[in-house]
Amino acid sequence: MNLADIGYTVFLEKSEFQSLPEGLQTGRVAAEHKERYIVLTSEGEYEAEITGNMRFSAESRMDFPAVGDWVLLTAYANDFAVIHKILPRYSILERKAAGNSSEAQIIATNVDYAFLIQSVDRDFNVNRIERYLTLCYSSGISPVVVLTKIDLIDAATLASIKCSVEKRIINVPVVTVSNITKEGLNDLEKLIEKGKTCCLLGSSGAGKSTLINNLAGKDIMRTDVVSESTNKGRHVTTHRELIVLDKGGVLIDNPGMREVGITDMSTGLEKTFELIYELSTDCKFKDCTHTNEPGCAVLKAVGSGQIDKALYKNFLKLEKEKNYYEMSALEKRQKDKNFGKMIKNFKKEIKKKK
Ligand SMILES: Nc1nc2c(ncn2[C@@H]2O[C@H](COP(=O)(O)OP(=O)(O)OP(=O)(O)O)[C@@H](O)[C@H]2O)c(=O)[nH]1
Ligand SMILES: [Zn+2]
Repeated sequence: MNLADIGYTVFLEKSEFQSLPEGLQTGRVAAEHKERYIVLTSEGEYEAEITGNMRFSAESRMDFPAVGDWVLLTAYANDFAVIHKILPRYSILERKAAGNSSEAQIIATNVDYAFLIQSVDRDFNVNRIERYLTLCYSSGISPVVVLTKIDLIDAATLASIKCSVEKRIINVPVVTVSNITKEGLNDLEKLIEKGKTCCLLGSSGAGKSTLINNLAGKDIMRTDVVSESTNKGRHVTTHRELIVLDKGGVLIDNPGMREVGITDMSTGLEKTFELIYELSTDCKFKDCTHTNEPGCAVLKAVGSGQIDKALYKNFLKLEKEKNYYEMSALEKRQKDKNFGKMIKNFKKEIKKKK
């Protein structure tokens, strides 16, 4: 496999080394399962683990390899390898981990485009598209809205759905496809470039796997289980999430994503809700929350219909989520700091006693 075909650029290596240290190979993480990784290199495919040192010095989940990462590894017999280092990521697609935690979780890295997949049947929901948009904009990834299952509705219904998307989401391409009749697939294919990585985002059942099979021209999803491994006596079955298309281009799938929580995504929200942010500079109070303040330019625009009511509501919801995340992250940092202090004092005490 040619690494350039799967998105490798000289920039990645030059940012770290003049030339690659002896014995090390470059590869891309295609799947992760319980700290076991499938890595693609020009030599082939490896099942890998990270070095003990990497695990020991990791401060958070961010320090572990994720799907899409470029890594340096040493290969051993039986297609087994050890990952020594993660090369700098040029983009990180992340979300708030499920539950109440204030930890961010990586969805994929080194992504160029994101296909925001949503079916036009009863699951259709513009709020969710805005949520995904915020994720994309926060990490500098170009979004494309992909509406699937258009074979289930008539032309008039599709036109009105497209209209409702375009009313709220501006400057983002909208592609409509059917995985059954294959209508619109060509338009999507045109957007996939050699050497570029495209991540598919969307709720369960939106048609991501079917779409990937269509784009790949073969049945690879869900059936493509990595063979069982007997390395160190452990058995792993992992679904490859990173798929290399024959005609170039890389797709990353995310199975079973139910919740996509917002983290500290100020830039993402600003871009998703650009009009609201623009108008807010005219609010009377600088710290206006745009909920009940007099002289609020945003509320005025909602009243006059300049801002869509549903858009405004979703804006408030996502803002609240972001603020909540920031607050709990701050609390966590404070707790960590206190814990650090405690350890320090403890060490001092021990020294004194010696
Ligand atoms: N009518 C119609 N059905 C579709 C289309 N695309 C997918 N489906 C069906 O919708 C169901 C869900 O599709 P999947 O491709 O498994 O959805 P997914 O997004 O991968 O779901 P997860 O694997 O749970 O994340 C399957 O039964 C598909 O056959 C489409 O364009 N039209
Ligand atoms: Zn306001």
